Amino acid sequence: MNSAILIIEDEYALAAALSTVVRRCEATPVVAASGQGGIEKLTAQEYVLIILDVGLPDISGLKVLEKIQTLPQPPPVMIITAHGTLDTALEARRLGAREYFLKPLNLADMQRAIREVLTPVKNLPRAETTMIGNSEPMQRAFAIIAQASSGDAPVLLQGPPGSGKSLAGQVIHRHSARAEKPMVEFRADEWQADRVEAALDEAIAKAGDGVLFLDEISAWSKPLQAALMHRLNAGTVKARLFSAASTEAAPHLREDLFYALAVLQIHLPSLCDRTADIPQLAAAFLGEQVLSAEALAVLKAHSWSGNVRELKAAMAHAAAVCGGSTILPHHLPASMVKPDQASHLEETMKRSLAAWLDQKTTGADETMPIYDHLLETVEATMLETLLKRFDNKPTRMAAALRMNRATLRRKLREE
Ligand SMILES: Nc1ncnc2c1ncn2[C@@H]1O[C@H](COP(=O)(O)OP(=O)(O)OP(=O)(O)O)[C@@H](O)[C@H]1O
Repeated sequence: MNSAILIIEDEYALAAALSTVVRRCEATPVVAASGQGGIEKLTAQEYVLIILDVGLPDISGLKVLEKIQTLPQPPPVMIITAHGTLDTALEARRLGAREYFLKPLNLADMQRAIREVLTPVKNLPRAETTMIGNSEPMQRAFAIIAQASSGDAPVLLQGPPGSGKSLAGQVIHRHSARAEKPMVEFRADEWQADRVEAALDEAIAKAGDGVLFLDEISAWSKPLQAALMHRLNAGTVKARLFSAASTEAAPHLREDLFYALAVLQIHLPSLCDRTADIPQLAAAFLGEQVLSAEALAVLKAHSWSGNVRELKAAMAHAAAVCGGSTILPHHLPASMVKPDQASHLEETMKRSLAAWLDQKTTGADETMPIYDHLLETVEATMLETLLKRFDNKPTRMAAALRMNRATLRRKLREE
């Protein structure tokens, strides 16, 4: 009898397509359209593989995965998901998932993976270093990072400066079979031309059968590329190779070296191409403090040539400058707040105030407000906003704004 493969997937069309792929691999598909249905089918018979969707209508696929792992002999599991995060991918790996596929599925890849399925599953330790990003391009990167973590193929990381290439390398290393072995970084531009080859040999020796991280590979000279290729061909490099390039690597590398290094390619997008990730990244770098809507608007409009590294530095600056709990535009590095942005805010304030005054002062003379009352209302709004900025501490607020403390107290009482 054919081996059975359980497909837990609520989308009918996808379940049908997967069933076809399973049949093509000479296995028998068994379909469950919900998490609960899948759990019920788990003990009905033995499966050689389970294909599991994370986004099920009733319970999370990760919960089903936990349940699968309680079986006496849990079969390998492939996770499919429409919108994973790196944490989902790593959590799925930690729970013993064999592979992680993003929708829309590449059915040819699935078929290859199904055919390769009968090898033992490795559990991974929980991530200590994690990468943030819910945007579409980061989700794609996470899927390959998760794949790279479970394999041993050379990885080429491409992305502009500060986009997270080194961090991605660390994440893969920590979750890979070589996690206990060293990861050694090598930067060719730190060495004089006559020393660089010897330095490469030292790095190769130091990495041993760990990981060798070759930074800025696209800036390598032709002789150095030849030297590495020679060592690869001679089998003297035992380490797994990660390489990083902040420009497209292909035009700069000799072809044989490119194919040797770029078995898996991960593209880390520039921060400008994923401004949706800025709030989450900023929050992670800030800790206690929060960003005001105005500061976030400035961050979203910035050009970010230094990418996540620049954002991290900007948040460190803002946290150091800001005395209160909310980051405002003027807490950001001066180079970031363009004069036109500051004047734009002023314009917005003037426009809102004018609209409010228009509304208050239209009508008959007898309904006209008293000037002092208008001023009091404006001042009350100002005081309320400012006080929040200073954590509701009038003494701090008075000192910072060089205001008479007694006057401030009186005004607050009158509010
Ligand atoms: N997705 C992310 N989530 C959280 N932190 C990140 C992320 N990407 C990058 N960082 C942080 O931003 C900084 C720069 O990242 P990293 O050094 O990995 O970039 P890089 O692409 O290797 O830079 P370079 O090309 O200059 O070597 C690091 O402090 C890193 O921890």
